[in-house]
Amino acid sequence: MSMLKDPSQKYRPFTRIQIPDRTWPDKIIDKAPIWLSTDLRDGNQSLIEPMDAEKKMRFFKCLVQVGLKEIEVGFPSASQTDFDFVRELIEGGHIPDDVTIQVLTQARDDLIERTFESLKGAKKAIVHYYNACAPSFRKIVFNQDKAGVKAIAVAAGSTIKRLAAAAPETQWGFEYSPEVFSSTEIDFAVEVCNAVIEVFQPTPANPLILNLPATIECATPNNYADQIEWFGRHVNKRDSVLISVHTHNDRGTGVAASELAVMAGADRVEGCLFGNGERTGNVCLVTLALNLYTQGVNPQLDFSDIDAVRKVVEDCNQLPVHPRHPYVGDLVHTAFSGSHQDAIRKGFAQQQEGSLWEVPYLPIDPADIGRDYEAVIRVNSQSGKGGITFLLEQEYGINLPRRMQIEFSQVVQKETDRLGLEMTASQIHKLLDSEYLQATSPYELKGHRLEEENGESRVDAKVQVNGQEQRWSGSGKGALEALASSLPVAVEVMDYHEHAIGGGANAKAACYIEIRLDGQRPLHGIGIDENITTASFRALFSALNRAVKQAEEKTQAA
Ligand SMILES: CC(=O)SCCNC(=O)CCNC(=O)[C@H](O)C(C)(C)COP(=O)(O)OP(=O)(O)OC[C@H]1O[C@@H](n2cnc3c(N)ncnc32)[C@H](O)[C@@H]1OP(=O)(O)O
Ligand SMILES: CC(C)C(=O)C(=O)O
Repeated sequence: MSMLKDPSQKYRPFTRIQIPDRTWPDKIIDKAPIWLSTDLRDGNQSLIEPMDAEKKMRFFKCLVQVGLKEIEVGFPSASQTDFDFVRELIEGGHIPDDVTIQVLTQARDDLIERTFESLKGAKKAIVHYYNACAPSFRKIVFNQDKAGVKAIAVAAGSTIKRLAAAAPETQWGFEYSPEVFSSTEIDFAVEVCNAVIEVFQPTPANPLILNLPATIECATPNNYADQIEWFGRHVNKRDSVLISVHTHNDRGTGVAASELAVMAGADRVEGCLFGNGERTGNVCLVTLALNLYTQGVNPQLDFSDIDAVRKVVEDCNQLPVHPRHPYVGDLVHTAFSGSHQDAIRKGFAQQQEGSLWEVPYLPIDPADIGRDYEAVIRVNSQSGKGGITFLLEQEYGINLPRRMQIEFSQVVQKETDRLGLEMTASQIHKLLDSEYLQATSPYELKGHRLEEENGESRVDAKVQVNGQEQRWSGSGKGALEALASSLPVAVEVMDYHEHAIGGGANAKAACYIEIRLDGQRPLHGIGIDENITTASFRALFSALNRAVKQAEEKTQAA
């Protein structure tokens, strides 16, 4: 068994729609469509273990919380679980006034009757029915010609209309799906839908939903958009019809197909949270909504706590959400690579509160969907100084000066290469600590006395050298110069920075110094202390000890 050299022997290309004056490519989506969640129906029917009543209820409440106003809650004629769930929703008063439940049925009278039984007493409900219209389904599933398949749709529509009329206490809505619309001859799809329109006699105030599913995605999304535009131009009573789209993701373009379909005139979009659904899934409603949001359009759905929504969905579906899933995956706001991290860090530094979002590589501010910035930058062997610096700034308030960032990133790089693993902010901080703050050998500053007179500073330092205490004294224009002059080796101070860490009574000073010893490569030291002079002295000792160690290593290597 292997792939064919000539797949055209087995597979045929999709049929193109002739619509040269198509208008959808120039359209912009500037408002949210009507959303329908089919998590509890299409999503549920595709699970290894369909949801029980408790899971369905938990999921339903989550959908309501997110802001869904139309929710397909099941296929009540299919199973007792679904039937009972619909009853519980209605009898238990779980449906908010602004939410409409929808249920699905095949176009078969016995199933339709059972469906209406399940809906008894509902304030509002949409009855959704379907039959496949595509040529292969006509031939393979129904063994019917076009007229036969159209007759199924009309007959079932008439039964639905009759049963609805017998239950006037419910405000009814109706939806018809020519299943596999995506592969149906477009003029025949319109013909069947027009026949269904004749049955329901919709009005602008009481429109019929015609759902045009890409039951199996079999073409590029532009072709689907062409189908939707063509359909919208040719269907009767367009002002009394809501065109709904229901895309699956077999070719991986379900999101694109839905978006282009909305540009082509669709009023309503059906899908599932995080793309659950038959085979490769239904289109992901979260992605569609947040795609709108990041264009500045209010999606009318609220994912302010996207991880809480994900948890419900994962628990109920018993399926994990992929770490690369748009907007929600664990890794989608994370940069490991150096150039991305550098740009993100600069972006955060320049991003002004209240201004347009412009942080590179982050299409959405993670904070808007309840994510913190902790995971935005993670460090491994692909990372550079930007990421390391970002983590130290964010987590520890440590702002390394630029040349020190370069120096320390090499230390981190060596460690990530050695470990072959990611390093967390805390591991990086520990490395900084051991490399710089614990650089107390051979010279450890134990204490100092500083006097200042007539612009001249004088330092007496108590220093531990190889276990022995020594006194070093020096003077200069400032405290640091005075201490430098007391050292047993000549050092050249190349650069110096300081800043506060934290505020109030707990504030500390962080000092960074760069020195050169006897013409060697310049090296940095850090000191952190409540007292700024002590911090600067510690920084000098940290640099000195590192420089001495470097000189020793050089001598040994020679
Ligand atoms: C694309 C979609 O997702 S469509 C939704 C699919 N979802 C589901 O099917 C989940 C729930 N379904 C079920 O539990 C079952 O299918 C039931 C209970 C509804 C019906 O079960 P059964 O009566 O055993 O029928 P089954 O599902 O095997 O359907 C086959 C029969 O229905 C006919 N049929 C299939 N779909 C439809 C339809 N939409 N309208 C009318 N008849 C249909 C078939 O032609 C076939 O008829 P035949 O027996 O005369 O050849
Ligand atoms: C019932 C219909 C809308 C469906 O689920 C599909 O075609 O995918």
